[in-house]
Amino acid sequence: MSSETPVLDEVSAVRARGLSKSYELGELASLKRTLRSITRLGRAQPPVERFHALRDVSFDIARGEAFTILGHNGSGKTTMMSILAAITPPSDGWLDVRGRVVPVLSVGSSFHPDLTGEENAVLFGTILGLDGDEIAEAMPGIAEFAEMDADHMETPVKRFSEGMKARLTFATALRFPADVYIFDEVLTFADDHFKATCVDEMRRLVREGRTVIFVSHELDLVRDICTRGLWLDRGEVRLLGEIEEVAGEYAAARARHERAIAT
Ligand SMILES: Nc1ncnc2c1ncn2[C@@H]1O[C@H](COP(=O)(O)OP(=O)(O)OP(=O)(O)O)[C@@H](O)[C@H]1O
Repeated sequence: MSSETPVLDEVSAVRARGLSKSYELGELASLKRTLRSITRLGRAQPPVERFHALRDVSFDIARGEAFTILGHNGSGKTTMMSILAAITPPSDGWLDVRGRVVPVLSVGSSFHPDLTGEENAVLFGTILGLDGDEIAEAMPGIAEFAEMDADHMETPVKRFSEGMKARLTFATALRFPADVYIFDEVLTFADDHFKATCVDEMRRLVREGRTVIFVSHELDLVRDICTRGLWLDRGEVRLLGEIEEVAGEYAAARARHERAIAT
């Protein structure tokens, strides 16, 4: 981590400075090295190759702002979202996120299949750090948003359809109170009606002064929701600013890239 520690000011929800993330390349590279070191004691080991998924990324997100991260496949968006959600640590840099963070990085994968819908919702709320009263208060709204009656909420999640899992994922994320909400590519397979409902909910969060970080390859949706954004290109900041400029430049680059592939 860098020694620089900027202070989170009154209006910032997120401050990121010089964030970098590198991965060791090759499956089980460290295990292989260990085994080699056992049989080739004293011999020089080949240097470890590292892949830099993010390099020196800095940005601020204000409280109550809807912010996006754009970029081609493999540009580092999910890595950035995982760092913001404290799921993975940065290799270098400094990050401060104000308040409670609700990460929605995939649909249904955080549910325990043998627990019921309600038990999973309680588990999620507990992991977020909510107390029993806050969880109980949110529960009717969760069932309502998920469009599930009591019987469904008492059914193990392994019997849920993909649509039910998606509805419960968003219901738990959107109905528990938090300061920062992170959505990574989670509306891709939603139907138009559900997508519109989720977009309305994200707008409500922003109106309430909460911060929304929304990642999607659907640029119209991104433009609809977000006011500022960051374009990542091979792990580095290409552009940071107002959504129209960032999305416009990114769309033009994407079109050029697609034309180049086609010819
Ligand atoms: N655990 C890991 N080990 C090694 N490399 C990784 C690991 N996780 C991600 N990467 C690499 O880091 C780069 C950035 O990946 P990331 O998933 O953050 O990109 P992305 O912009 O979210 O891509 P997409 O739009 O396809 O979801 C990719 O090249 C990926 O292969």
